[in-house]
Amino acid sequence: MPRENEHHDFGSCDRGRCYGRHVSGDRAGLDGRSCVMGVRFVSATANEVLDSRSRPTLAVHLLTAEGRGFSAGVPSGASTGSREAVELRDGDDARYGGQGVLGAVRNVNEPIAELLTSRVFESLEDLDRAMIELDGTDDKSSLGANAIVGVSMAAARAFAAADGTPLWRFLGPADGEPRMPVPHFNVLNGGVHAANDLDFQEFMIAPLGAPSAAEAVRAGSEIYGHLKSLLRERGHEVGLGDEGGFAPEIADPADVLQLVADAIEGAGYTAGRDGVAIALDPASSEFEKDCVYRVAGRDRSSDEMIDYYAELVDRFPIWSIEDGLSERDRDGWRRLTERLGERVQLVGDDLFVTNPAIVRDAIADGIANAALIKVNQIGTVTETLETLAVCREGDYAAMVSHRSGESDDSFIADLAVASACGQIKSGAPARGERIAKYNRLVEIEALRARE
Ligand SMILES: C=C(OP(=O)(O)O)C(=O)O
Ligand SMILES: [Mg+2]
Repeated sequence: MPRENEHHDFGSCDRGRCYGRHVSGDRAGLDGRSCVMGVRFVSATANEVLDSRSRPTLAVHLLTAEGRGFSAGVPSGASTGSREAVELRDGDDARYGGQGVLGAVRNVNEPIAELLTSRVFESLEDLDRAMIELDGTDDKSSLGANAIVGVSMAAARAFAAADGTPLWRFLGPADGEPRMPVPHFNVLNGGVHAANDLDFQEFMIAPLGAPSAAEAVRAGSEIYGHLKSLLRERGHEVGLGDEGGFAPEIADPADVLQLVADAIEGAGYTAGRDGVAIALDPASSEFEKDCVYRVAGRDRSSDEMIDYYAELVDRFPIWSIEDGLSERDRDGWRRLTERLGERVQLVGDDLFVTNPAIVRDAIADGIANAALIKVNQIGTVTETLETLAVCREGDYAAMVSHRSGESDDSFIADLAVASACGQIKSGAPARGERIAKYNRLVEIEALRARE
């Protein structure tokens, strides 16, 4: 499978510090500094706040015995996989049309807070396993994945701080080396993320050839700006979708691809793997029924969709396709992987839901060649790191991802750097909740350069 992103380490640095998931004595002494023996939390609280779509989500706050506070904002998807960990919503029509999260907030403030303050936790894994046990279900539907993941993310920050290690290093494997990821900017939105008639959900630009994260962000911004001018010139609207990409009324994915390729070239970049390539997330589970896919008013079978992707890959500088086929079309996925797996990255999102066991099965089955990594799909940071490890061991690529509903939390930028997976997607290079992640990447790059 293609691994263009492997060439795009925007610089690496590892001073052999005591880092990783376990904040315990067994990692002590790599640089002559001992690690703390655990973290004692004195409080865990959550509030109901709004996400980028104006829907309720949770902000979580933890306080340690040393008086240090750690927070996290919980993301939320719209095109969700059926096997994702369950996001708890109140289901009470009087508030936010039943979409409130006061139940999940209560679960943080009461049972989870009681657990967290009951003892010292040796490691993030120790704490995450304890929450999973307290929840007691396979899909985290009792306490809510939204409650658990917020605590897990904030706790990861607490363990990293206790260890004196930046999050972008702490979340990496014990023997790993951080690496800057290539940002994938979603510049044109469709599907359930936009009010237009475009069936494909995401058209991303990936500056694979950029020499640094800062230069990649610059390319993303310049191309985004050029795309806006092109849309205006060609008589389209420039309203935005949920992830900050433009959402014009263009139904044919090939027309959009041409427009994006023109924007890349028009902004002065080379369209292709040496410069700025294109990545697609059709999110096809949303337009598939009984393995029939309806795109721009035309029905296609799985095999016809595979032919269609092959034709698009021939015509345009596409390097990655996510959820090209539906989560219900496993046989189709096998054929898609056989046909295109050597030419492009094939990413499973709805198909894998960041679940280590599901990804392990797919690797054994030869389905797809990469996994999308969304922390709230599985519900704890520990399990997310396990999925990343499964990908590494199985030689599958991985792309760390935001959700379409976001907060300004930049956790995933640190996760992408620490995991060394080489790829991140966080929407358009615009809007606060999206650029929080890209700006954090640039900040991490600068911090590493100063080390
Ligand atoms: C980011 C995505 O969208 P959502 O968060 O709606 O699942 C995606 O499908 O990759
Ligand atoms: Mg997706």
